[in-house]
Amino acid sequence: AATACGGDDGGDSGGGSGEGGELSGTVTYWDTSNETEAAVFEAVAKEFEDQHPGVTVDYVNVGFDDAQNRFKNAAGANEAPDVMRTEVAWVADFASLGYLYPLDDTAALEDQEDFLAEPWASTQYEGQTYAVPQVTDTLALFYNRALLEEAGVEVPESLDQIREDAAAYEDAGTTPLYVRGDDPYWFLPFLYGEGGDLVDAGAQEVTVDNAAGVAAFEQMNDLVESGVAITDTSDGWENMMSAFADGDIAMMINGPWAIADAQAALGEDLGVAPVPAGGEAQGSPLGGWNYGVYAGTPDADASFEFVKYMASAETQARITEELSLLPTRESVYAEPAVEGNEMVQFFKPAVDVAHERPWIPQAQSLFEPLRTSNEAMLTGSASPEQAANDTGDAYRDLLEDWQ
Ligand SMILES: C[C@H]1O[C@H](O[C@H]2[C@H](O)[C@@H](O)[C@@H](O[C@H]3[C@H](O)[C@@H](O)[C@@H](O[C@H]4[C@H](O)[C@@H](O)[C@@H](O)O[C@@H]4CO)O[C@@H]3CO)O[C@@H]2CO)[C@H](O)[C@H](O)[C@@H]1N[C@H]1C[C@@H](CO)[C@H](O)[C@@H](O)[C@@H]1O
Repeated sequence: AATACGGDDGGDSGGGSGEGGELSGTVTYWDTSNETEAAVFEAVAKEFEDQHPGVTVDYVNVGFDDAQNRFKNAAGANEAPDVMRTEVAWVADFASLGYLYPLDDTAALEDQEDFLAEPWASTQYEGQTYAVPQVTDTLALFYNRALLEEAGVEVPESLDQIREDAAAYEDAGTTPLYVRGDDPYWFLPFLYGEGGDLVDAGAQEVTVDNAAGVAAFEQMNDLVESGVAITDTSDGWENMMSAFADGDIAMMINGPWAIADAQAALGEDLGVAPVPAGGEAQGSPLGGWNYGVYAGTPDADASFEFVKYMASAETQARITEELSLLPTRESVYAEPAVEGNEMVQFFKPAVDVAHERPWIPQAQSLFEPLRTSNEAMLTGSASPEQAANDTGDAYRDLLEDWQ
């Protein structure tokens, strides 16, 4: 939590700008980024102190998995961090609970028309702005050029193409694909590949267990049962990244947050391509992160200026240069260093056509039932159809006011 500044010298009781407009106070920032990203985000965050000597930035790295609940628990006890790295689906959730500061007309929002439409849409709730976009992302196919050449196969554009080439991969002693079974985000390309979706928010209808949804569960299950893909129902991130780095698998589905580690492991052998199409279509989900300010931050001015600095075009360009993460400001894509980044040049068009999502408070709660049904199917305790139906039933319970 932020501590008041001034106090003993009769200065202003809380943070904020003093007489000369200089900032004071402490900005505690909770960041969920992974180890490789954190080194850059921490350095950038701490440099804010160079510009504002009266401000202390307290950078805290918190794991992705329980960050959403940790923030809500802390906010409920009025001990939340001043600034929170907020996943795109958490904004409506946190805002609906009153935990985020409405940022319209504050210093946190600068050149807001420069933000990409979809990331900006994730910061809106009931007509107000509750976060500022940081990075945007989608999933893509990461492949090992050397292993595909050894097998004598092309980069697959469809799941069927991987199946058709299965013998070639096997002859080369390579497992084609890693499929994450422990993170429901990775199910979405299969769902979109069958022309399905979790829900139809416009029609307020649950669709995850319709024919397309069942086909998606069957696609995922068949890839694993046929040996074309390997999976895990826990520790998927570590297992996938090490299998890809060690050349145990030729391909994985992943996002920009994996580029730095994948490039370090494969160098020039790393290639990226759209996620393979399913039986009906091709598609990948939209993800990403924003900066949220805790509604009860005592150092509001310092928090607003910190968010403005972190979300600025200059900071976004630096983060992209160091990590190949995707900016959320249109202007940053015109920076020469960003234009020359081949990963960004691949991912930007992929993000532009990524599947839009319903930015509703319940959106974030649709993933946990999917995680449990994916796990039940992949461990053999549920058929694909049963897994689809169980997910649909869980959604109808969550979205009872939709009936
Ligand atoms: C189950 C969870 O479902 C949803 O999450 C969706 C999410 O909405 C989707 O957008 C997508 O997120 C992408 C993300 O966009 C993409 O950027 C990337 O993030 C990278 C970073 O880039 C990288 O820097 C680094 O940080 O690492 C990050 C992680 O890789 O990949 C993310 C996907 O991993 O997919 C998520 C689903 O996974 C809920 O929101 C909850 O999180 C929920 N978990 C809670 C559920 C509670 C019970 O209700 C349980 O009690 C609690 O303990 C659990 O916490």
